[in-house]
Amino acid sequence: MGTLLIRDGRVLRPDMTVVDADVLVDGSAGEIVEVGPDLSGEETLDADGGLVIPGLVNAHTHVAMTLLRGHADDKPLDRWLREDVWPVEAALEPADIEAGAELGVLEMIRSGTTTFADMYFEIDRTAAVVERAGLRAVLGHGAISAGKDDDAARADIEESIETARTFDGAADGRISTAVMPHSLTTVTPDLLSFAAEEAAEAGVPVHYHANETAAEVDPIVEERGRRPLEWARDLGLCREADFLAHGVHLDGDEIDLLAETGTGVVHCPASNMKLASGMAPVQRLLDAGVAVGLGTDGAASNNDLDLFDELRDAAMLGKLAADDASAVAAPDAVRMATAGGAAVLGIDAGRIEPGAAADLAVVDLDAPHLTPDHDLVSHLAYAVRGSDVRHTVCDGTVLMRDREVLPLDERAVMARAERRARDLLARAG
Ligand SMILES: CSC[C@H]1O[C@@H](n2cnc3c(O)ncnc32)[C@H](O)[C@@H]1O
Ligand SMILES: [Zn+2]
Repeated sequence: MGTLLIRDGRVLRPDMTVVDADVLVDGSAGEIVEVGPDLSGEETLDADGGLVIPGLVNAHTHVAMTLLRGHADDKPLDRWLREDVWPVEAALEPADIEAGAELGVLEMIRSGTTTFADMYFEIDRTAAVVERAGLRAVLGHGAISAGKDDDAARADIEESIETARTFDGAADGRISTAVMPHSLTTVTPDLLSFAAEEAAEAGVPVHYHANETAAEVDPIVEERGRRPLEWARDLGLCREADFLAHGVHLDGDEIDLLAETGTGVVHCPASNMKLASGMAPVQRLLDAGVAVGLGTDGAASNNDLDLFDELRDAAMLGKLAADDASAVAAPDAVRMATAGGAAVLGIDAGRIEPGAAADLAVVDLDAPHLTPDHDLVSHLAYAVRGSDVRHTVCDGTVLMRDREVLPLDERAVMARAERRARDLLARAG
């Protein structure tokens, strides 16, 4: 692979300023080589009238849940999982996961996301999709003890550990992994400790849901006499590079703990609103120096995988949570969707400068809802939609050119997902 020139665009720099420039990419190394005027390269992408931004980072999802989109709406987390989601997931077949992951990956490429972190089942299927679609991903088998006997629960955590060891570095290094116990309340304490020890031994992080709802936090406080994250730290979790999803119900000591331990938080505003889980204290997390990224969560609690929606929701909800219109300002929201998410996942991406991963999206600015162009960072936070993305590039390879997704047959992916989703629901009864 030779060089790729992204030509004649405006470029978002890491300090959130915008400059007229070309971006030159080394396709073999998958790296940005130069940002500046009048560059030349072998293959070109036209960014005229567009804004070149780092590829977005969806730092928490369950990508194959696209098959459950619109199946389970308008319930709080616990009832949503127990009454609607888990009964259907019990009927999932490996080919469903592959079809759902392909659909989700297609949607993410079309909306400028180049990296996602995924907790789900049958990770070999999701890894195969990532391999052929060309994105970057942090993958993990989600393990749950609830509803299982001791042996089955242990085997599930062991599968999570084995999966993390097997797939770390796959797809030419585009896949990294984490051990992923589902949550602090659905996995037994001894297995949470075991997961933490084994992840440290394997050199991978631990990722789990935490402090998502008050109904999940209160019993831990009552039974353990400590806040959930203090208890989690005592179990060996909350180590440097570990990352948790949600962190909605946090007190000041837990925010300090996250900052001190280097534990990242993935904020999922749409999911938190839809399940009425609450409002995460995002500005307080940022002020404390916690690494914060954004996630869509699964498509059944969102209901799409367009990270631009998350960007806008994070900026809006952050103000409501802080009761302060200056909270989670546009540059902070954009940072969370790019460099923040990359930092949470331990990936050297999310910024456009020489040496960084060539993970990029070009946003078409020639649209009524993006006119006038007073402030392009404001547009990214409040006005751009995923459908405004013209090109998507990951690891130096063009995944979408002029809205045509190159590695996937869009019609076939949608038809397969439609069929598998219908059959899945029929099987689940
Ligand atoms: C064990 S694989 C992941 C597991 O998590 C479920 N899930 C989806 N969204 C959420 C959420 O917001 N909180 C907790 N668990 C969630 C998903 O359906 C899988 O069962
Ligand atoms: Zn989740």
